Amino acid sequence: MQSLVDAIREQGLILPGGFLKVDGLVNHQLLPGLTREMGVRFAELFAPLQPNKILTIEVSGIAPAISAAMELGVPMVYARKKKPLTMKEPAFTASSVSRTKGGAVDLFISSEFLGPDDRVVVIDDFLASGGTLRALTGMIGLSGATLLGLGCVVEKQFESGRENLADLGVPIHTLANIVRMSEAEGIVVEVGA
Ligand SMILES: O=P(O)(O)OC[C@H]1O[C@H](OP(=O)(O)OP(=O)(O)O)[C@H](O)[C@@H]1O
Ligand SMILES: O=c1[nH]c(=O)c2nc[nH]c2[nH]1
Repeated sequence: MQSLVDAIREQGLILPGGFLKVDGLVNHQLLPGLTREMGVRFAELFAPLQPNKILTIEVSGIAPAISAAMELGVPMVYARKKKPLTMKEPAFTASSVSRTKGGAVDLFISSEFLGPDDRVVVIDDFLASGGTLRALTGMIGLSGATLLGLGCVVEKQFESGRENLADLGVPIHTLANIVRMSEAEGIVVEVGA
């Protein structure tokens, strides 16, 4: 998605530890036009698989996921990082690591909203190591739903998430790909695949 690549070139900042800051468009402030375009692109990529549900994880996955869900006309469910008292048992759980806040987080999805009839595409903001998507796909497995594909807004190719998730055997699509980044070279970013 060329407009996303342009925005990353304009606003992206390299932080210590291999982190890319795109808070002005993905992780803190959201731009409605750009977010809508993300949804349109994800819908083009995944509509042929005929999903009936989009799954994501709070918090930064929610915006691109709801945008895709609106284009596809299907519900969007997000995994919660704290189990609310309103959540009916049984809930599917998994453990993940928060990359930006550090530490392990437990994830929860109610069996009310994910089950064997669901054909699921997972959408998130970042694909880095792939650990978060792995945890989400584990919960899809527990629910009996079918995983159809994975989509992320930004891929950090140098963290090998795509390779790490290849055994899942589903299409992986990203909208912008960070090939590498360094103080010397800046952010080397291309349209995702
Ligand atoms: O591929 P991975 O190595 O798992 O990294 C990607 C994950 O890291 C971030 O989660 P984080 O909990 O840091 O952020 P958020 O609260 O902004 O969603 C991001 O939102 C992805 O979910
Ligand atoms: O804002 C973010 N920047 C990153 O580089 C990153 N990697 C995983 N998750 C991330 N979130």
